[in-house]
Formats: sequence, structure tokens, C-alpha cells
Amino acid sequence: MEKGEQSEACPHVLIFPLPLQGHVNSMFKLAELLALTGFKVTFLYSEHNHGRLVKYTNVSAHFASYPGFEFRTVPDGLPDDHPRSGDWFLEMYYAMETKAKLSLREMLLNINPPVDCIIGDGFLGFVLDVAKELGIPVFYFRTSSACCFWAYYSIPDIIQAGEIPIRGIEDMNRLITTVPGMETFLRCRDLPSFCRASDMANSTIQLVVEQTRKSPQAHALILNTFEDLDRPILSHIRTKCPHVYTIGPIHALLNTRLKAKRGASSQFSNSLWEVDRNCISWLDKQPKQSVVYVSFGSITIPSREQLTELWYGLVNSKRRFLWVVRPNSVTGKDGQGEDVPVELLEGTKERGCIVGWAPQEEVLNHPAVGGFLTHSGWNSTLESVVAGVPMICWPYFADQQVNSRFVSEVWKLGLDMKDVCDRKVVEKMVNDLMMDRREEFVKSAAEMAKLAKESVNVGGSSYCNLDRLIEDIRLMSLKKP
Ligand SMILES: O=c1ccn([C@@H]2O[C@H](COP(=O)(O)OP(=O)(O)O[C@H]3O[C@H](CO)[C@@H](O)[C@H](O)[C@H]3O)[C@@H](O)[C@H]2O)c(=O)[nH]1
Ligand SMILES: C[C@H]1CC[C@@H]2C(C(=O)O)=CO[C@@H](O)[C@@H]21
Repeated sequence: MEKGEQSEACPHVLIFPLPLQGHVNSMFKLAELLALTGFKVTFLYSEHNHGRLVKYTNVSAHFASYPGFEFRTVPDGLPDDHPRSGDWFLEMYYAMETKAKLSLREMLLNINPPVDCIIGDGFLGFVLDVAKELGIPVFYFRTSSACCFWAYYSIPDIIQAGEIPIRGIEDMNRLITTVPGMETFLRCRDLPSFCRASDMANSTIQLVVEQTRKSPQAHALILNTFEDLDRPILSHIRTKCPHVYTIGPIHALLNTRLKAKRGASSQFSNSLWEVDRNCISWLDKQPKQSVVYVSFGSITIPSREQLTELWYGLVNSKRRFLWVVRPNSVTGKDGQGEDVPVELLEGTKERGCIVGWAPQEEVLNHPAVGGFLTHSGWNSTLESVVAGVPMICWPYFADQQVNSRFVSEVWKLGLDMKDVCDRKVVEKMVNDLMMDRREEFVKSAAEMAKLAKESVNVGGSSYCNLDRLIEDIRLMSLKKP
């Protein structure tokens, strides 16, 4: 649907992500998919996110081409200079709940035309409470992985069986037997990071379980995955949430639909940081599949010691590397200061490139990139899957511990470096991925990439599920009194 084509009777959907890059990212893609269909979309997000997108992207111009696409903002409740990274999310969640809930209710009462449904972040339970009170149906979009959703859902059973709390470091390799479908490979260390707490009444665990177990109350659950990737886990999830729409990898689905409708894939970066395109010119000069791309997403805060070990590992591996180090993302000193050992500076000058933020999708699809050292955030994992790039996983928190286990043990798409940050291990894993065991990883990565692409092409599972979701929303708007 192009400008001027929108009909009066088109459904009106309100989309509301958690104000984090990894959530805003996939919610924007869904918003654009619905706008392409001709729906009226109101995208509600935090004032802080909006300010950064306006600063670093062409957000307003981009969405101006969709009739009926509107932005609304709510406060996230945090001061402007709050770092919004690391281990702050409880603070953020409660700040949102206090400030944004009221604004949301007020907005829903006054918005014109009224919304037919809300697609809310599956971690924002208060959206469901407000919508219920006002009689508005809610779809939950859980932007993290299906495997972690299921692990979160199972936490009360794991506790009940006495399998957590974990009993110290020496207990980390014990198998967890009470997450259906994962009995043979999920160890204590692979549980969502929050399960490492010693007190199971811990407020983070309580919040994560509460949010996850609320999901069956939503009209349906939307997941950014595809049937061929997650079939066994999805069948377990469907015993609790029967209406699940798998529409992933959503970035690839959006590209398919944009190409069909507008002749080009997505032109919108949705980055909350300034993209440094110099890394693409640098990649253009590197041999095919020679570069390890290193990025730990938008939240990870490595310590100065970890950064040094990673850096030595990369330099000593003698492989080329492109590394994203977000501004102010290292605890302790800056990491690129004067006291950096000369061998690191020289090794980087010879074979490396460091940027503050990269155009990641483009980087992963660049012919020079042959491997990805990642924190296993779900968007990064799927972007790597679609690009057919094998991974070394160095998970930081939340779903990443589960995702990295699936990448290495279930999907065989790479190596898991969980809980280790040692220069020798980094060096060995980089060389295993890029050379010594390259064949096995490239083979499984290519097979999975093929399945991922099929799922988003015409007639594929995610392609069809998006059509079903669109129809579901359309029917909702027709049934409205
Ligand atoms: O230089 C960079 C680095 C990242 N990205 C993009 O930023 C997104 C990062 O998302 P993700 O990989 O999911 O990581 P986080 O930012 O850490 O995402 C949070 O949200 C995800 C979705 O819920 C969770 O899976 C993660 O654990 C959680 O930390 C991806 O789309 C990347 O392409 C860039 O464009 N450029
Ligand atoms: C703030 C984090 C806690 C849970 C969310 C999440 C998830 O698994 O749903 C993953 O990482 C973060 O994005 C959220």
C-alpha cells in the first residue's frame, strides 16, 4: 500500500516495545510489515529512544512513506543521562511500569480512531492489564528466543524439583531435567542468567517468571523464529499458549516483502547509536570469508580485563577482525587509552578495525565476513543464521545463556565460550571456527540459512503465518462494535 491508498476501514494497531535496541528492532520490523499491508500503525516508544533515532537515523522520512504511520512517545521513567546498559533492567522495568502505564491508559482512551488491537512487548505485562480493563485485545510479541521463553516458563518446575538454586561453580555442568525438550543437553550454566541467583525469591527471577507466565492470557503469542529451527520447543510452548505465530527471522521476512512490494530491501537501520560505515570500506578490502566480526549487542558491558583478554585472543589468532566497541561500554577505563600494549595496537593496525556501531546486517552479509563472535542476543543470532555465518558465543545475560547452548549443541552452528574469557581460549576458538573446524560449521550454517530463507519466502511457514496474523487482526477490526 502506498501513500494515499489507505482505506478508512483498515485496522489500527498500536505497537509498544520495551525501550531497548533488541526489542525496538524487531517491533519496528513488524510495524513496517503491517504498514506495508495498509494497516494504520501507531508506534509507541520511549521519548529517549525516539530522541536517539531522530538523531542517528532517517526515522521520520522513512515512515512518512506509509500512510497512517504515527509515532507516539512515553517517558521510560529514567533520567536522560542514565547509561541504560549493563544490569539495570529491573530499575527500568519498574520505572516504565510507574510512568508509562498511566500514559498508555490515557492515550488509549483518547486515540482516534480507536485501536483494534495492541501488539505489546511480551515483557510488558502492564500493557495486558490496561488493555483488559479497556476491552482491547493484546498480542504479545516476545522478542527473545523461543528456547529461552520455554526455559523461563519452566523455572517454577525447576525450582519445585530442587534443581536450582545452583550449588556453586562445581555444580554448573549438572544437567537440568525439568525443562521438557531440553533434558539431554541443558546444564545449570545454560539456564537463563537470572537462575544463577542463590535466592529463588529473588525479584529478577520473580519478574521474569511472572511476565512469561502471563503470556497465555494474551490473544496470541508472536515469536521471532521459524518452525524448522524451533519445532520441538514450539510444540511444548503450544501446550501453554495455543496461538503462536512464528514469523521469523523477521528482518528477512521484511526484506522479502519489501522487495516484492517496493523492489528493495529495508532502508531503515533503527539504530540507537551512530552507524560507522567506514567498516564497510575496510571490509571491501579484505579477502573472502577472512574476517571475524565481533559484537556484543546493545547492553553488554565487558570489564576492562575481559576486553584485554578478548583483544589478545583476537590479535594472537592472526585472523582479521572487525570489532564493535560501543562508546562508554567498558567498565573501568576506556579500553582504547594510552596504556594499551603496543602489540595490541600493532596487531589491530595490521589486521583489525574497531568501530563504535556497525551496520550489522550488512556486515554479516558481506563476503569478507567468515565468523561472528557474538553475545548471542536473539537478533544477532538470527541475523547470523540468515547470513549463514558460524558463531562463537560469549553470552552475557538473560536468554543469551540458553541461545548459545542451542547454537552449539542443538543447531551445531558454532562454539560456546560461555563463562570463559581467556586469551588462549579465544585464540583457539577463533582458529577452530575460521580454519581447523571450519568445514563442519559452514556446512550446518549453510543448511540452516537455506531453511531460514525458505521460511520467509512465498509459501514458507513464516510468510504464511504473517498472512494468518494479518487476517486475525483484520477480523478483529471487522467484529468491533
Ligand atoms: O554494531 C552494531 C551492533 C548491533 N546492531 C544491531 O543491534 C541488534 C542487537 O540485538 P540483539 O542481538 O538481540 O542484542 P541486544 O541488544 O543485547 O538485545 C536484547 O534483546 C534481545 C531481544 O529480546 C535479547 O535476545 C538479548 O538478550 C537482549 O540483550 C541487532 O539487530 C544488531 O544487528 C547493530 O546494528 N550494530
Ligand atoms: C531486560 C531483559 C530481561 C528479559 C528480557 C529478555 C527476554 O528474555 O525476554 C531478554 O533480554 C532483555 O532484552 C530483556
